[in-house]
Amino acid sequence: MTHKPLLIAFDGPAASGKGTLAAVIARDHGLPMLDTGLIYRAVGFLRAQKGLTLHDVDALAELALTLDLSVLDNPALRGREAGEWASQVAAIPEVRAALKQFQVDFAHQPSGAVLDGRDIGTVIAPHAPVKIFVTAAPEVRARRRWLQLVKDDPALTFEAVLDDIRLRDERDSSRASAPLEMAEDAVLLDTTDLGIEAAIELARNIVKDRRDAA
Ligand SMILES: Nc1ncnc2c1ncn2[C@@H]1O[C@H](COP(=O)(O)OP(=O)(O)OP(=O)(O)O)[C@@H](O)[C@H]1O
Ligand SMILES: Nc1ccn([C@@H]2O[C@H](COP(=O)(O)O)[C@@H](O)[C@H]2O)c(=O)n1
Repeated sequence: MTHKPLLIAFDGPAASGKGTLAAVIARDHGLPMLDTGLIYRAVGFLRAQKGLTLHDVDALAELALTLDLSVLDNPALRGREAGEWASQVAAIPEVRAALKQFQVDFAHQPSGAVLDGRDIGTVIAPHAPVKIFVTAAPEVRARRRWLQLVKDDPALTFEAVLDDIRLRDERDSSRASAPLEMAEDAVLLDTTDLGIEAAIELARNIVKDRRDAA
């Protein structure tokens, strides 16, 4: 069977495992992948570095519009604070608007693409034939994130990470602009009781089914 270029959207809350799944699926199909959370993390990180407030909307939009993608390699973007800063700037419509075109262009490359984030299936690539909404219980996600972060910060408690996750879930889901929500035509993949390998197998099956149906 011949297929059209494959565009796959992964969305879901923090630490649900969407990035892990997106990377495997991208590798399976030889597709470029974009972790869109990283670009919001970069804008949030630069905001803090430059001492801008969340009210400096024009400056933040300009920062987003002129974002130098080489900053995405900075390991500090993966840290706890950067996640919180990202979620704050992500609630600003002007910042989202400034980052949109780059993501849309990435999604529409002739090769196809895999993107993961919060609004890929709803806003960036609403016509994607394959949309997977990855979720898990907050306590399970917090444990996964804590296991990642505690290596570099042994004093970090599970409870602090759970508080972060809950705050971010609430802010991301309740913002007016492109809130975190499952697209109507997305497939739900709840990884609460799934290990990584089991989740990968389910994601592969969803991609195959959706692709064949498209
Ligand atoms: N099904 C799973 N079972 C156990 N651990 C998992 C599972 N899926 C992912 N993980 C682990 O949980 C952590 C977070 O996963 P990942 O980075 O893929 O989540 P994410 O949803 O992309 O997070 P973020 O929104 O912050 O980018 C990683 O350490 C990953 O190895
Ligand atoms: N498409 C997206 C991606 C991310 N965000 C915001 O960035 C924060 C960090 O994202 P991670 O995936 O790295 O955890 C996230 O909490 C969102 O606020 C977004 O709004 N849209």
